[in-house]
Amino acid sequence: MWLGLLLLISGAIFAIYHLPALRHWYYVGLELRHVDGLAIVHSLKGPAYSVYVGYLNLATALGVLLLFRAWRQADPLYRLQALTLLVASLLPWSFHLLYQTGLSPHGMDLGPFGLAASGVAFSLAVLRHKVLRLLPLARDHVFDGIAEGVIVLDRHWRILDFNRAASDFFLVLVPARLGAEMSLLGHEANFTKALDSWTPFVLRLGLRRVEIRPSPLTDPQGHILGSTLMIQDVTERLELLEKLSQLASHDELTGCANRRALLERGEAEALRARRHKRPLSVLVFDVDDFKDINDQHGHQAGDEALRHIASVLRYRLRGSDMLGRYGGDEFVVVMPETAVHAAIVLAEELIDSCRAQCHIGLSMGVAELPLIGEEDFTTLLAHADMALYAAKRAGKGQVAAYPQPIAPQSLQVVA
Ligand SMILES: Nc1nc2c(ncn2[C@@H]2O[C@H](COP(=O)(O)OP(=O)(O)OP(=O)(O)O)[C@@H](O)[C@H]2O)c(=O)[nH]1
Repeated sequence: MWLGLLLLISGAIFAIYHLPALRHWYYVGLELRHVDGLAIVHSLKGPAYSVYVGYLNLATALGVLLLFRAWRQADPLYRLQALTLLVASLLPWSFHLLYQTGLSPHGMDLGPFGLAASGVAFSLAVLRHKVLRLLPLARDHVFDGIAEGVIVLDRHWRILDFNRAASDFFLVLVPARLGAEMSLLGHEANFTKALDSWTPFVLRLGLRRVEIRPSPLTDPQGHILGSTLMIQDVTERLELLEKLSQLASHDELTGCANRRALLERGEAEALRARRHKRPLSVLVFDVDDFKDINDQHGHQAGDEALRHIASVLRYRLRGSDMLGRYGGDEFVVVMPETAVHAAIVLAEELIDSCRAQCHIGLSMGVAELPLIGEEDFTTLLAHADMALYAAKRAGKGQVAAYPQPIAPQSLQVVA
């Protein structure tokens, strides 16, 4: 609003000065005065001129005040530069004030002399103290040299500044866009949420993933004046973390879950099944005569057979089931929401698929978590293992189930 008012006043004075019909509001007339043998032309001023003088003095005083503050607060390195700028701005103003107050010799307008003196002071600042060169150079060097992207936003989330790295991340960031709304960057919901809570977030930009860390810019009283967004490419770091977590939870040979991940998921599913009184079955299987495959075709062929079996069986399972390698040629399938009879049907299908596609026999044992008693996942696994050995003993290539305990309420009292 203030800026609008300032522009309005200067626009009105400009129009009055340049429109012949209104010029008399500015200059009423001219007068030739003879002072000390000199003939001096005096202009007689109108009301618009008084407004102009008031406006000029006010604006210059404000400017000088700001420069004075900058000089007081300047780093010792820049003190002299700031002082030179202050003097350079004061010179034309003081010459003009002498003229306004009638103290100039012979009532002459000293404005041109003031401007000339100010020009000398500015030249001194530029040439000797390198005012205009050092600061932008330092800014370019430090700001653009940062490998992280930096975007500076004002209180209304408009883009005030950004460095070169930031424009590498966001190609829309070009100097012509300074002052644009933050929505220019896209992903508005993410940015808004992060700036509301000052929490970092990760964005996908093409093939790259970048972390954006917002932080507030505050004045000494703690009022928020704006914010900065630090942008860092975290693609490699995240890929490494994903690889590590994949290695930590997956079996390297077959790509299915490893023993640790299997036990973790099994324990969680057992707790869930008990809490919600839902069925949970587990299936343990072992490759029949696997030792012979190794012995006859070599260890690598044995590895290949394990990989093939895992991929064939994984394809047959539901998304909610988890296939894991328990060790050697022994695998486990955790089957949430599955009662033992359904698990037996699935086990038979798996044996048939493996025989058809891999020409390899499997023996399987299944057990269901009883809803009574205190059994945990490890016990359930031990039961399925016992059933597996029963299947092996019964001739391999088949399924055996661990017998379900009978619930007390279903026991019939025989008289
Ligand atoms: N190629 C390969 N072989 C393995 C691996 N881990 C364990 N083995 C071998 O798998 C075989 C397991 O044999 P067992 O399960 O004890 O016996 P089996 O020949 O399968 O006989 P049954 O289980 O009674 O049908 C052993 O010879 C192990 O050396 C592995 O990662 N790769």
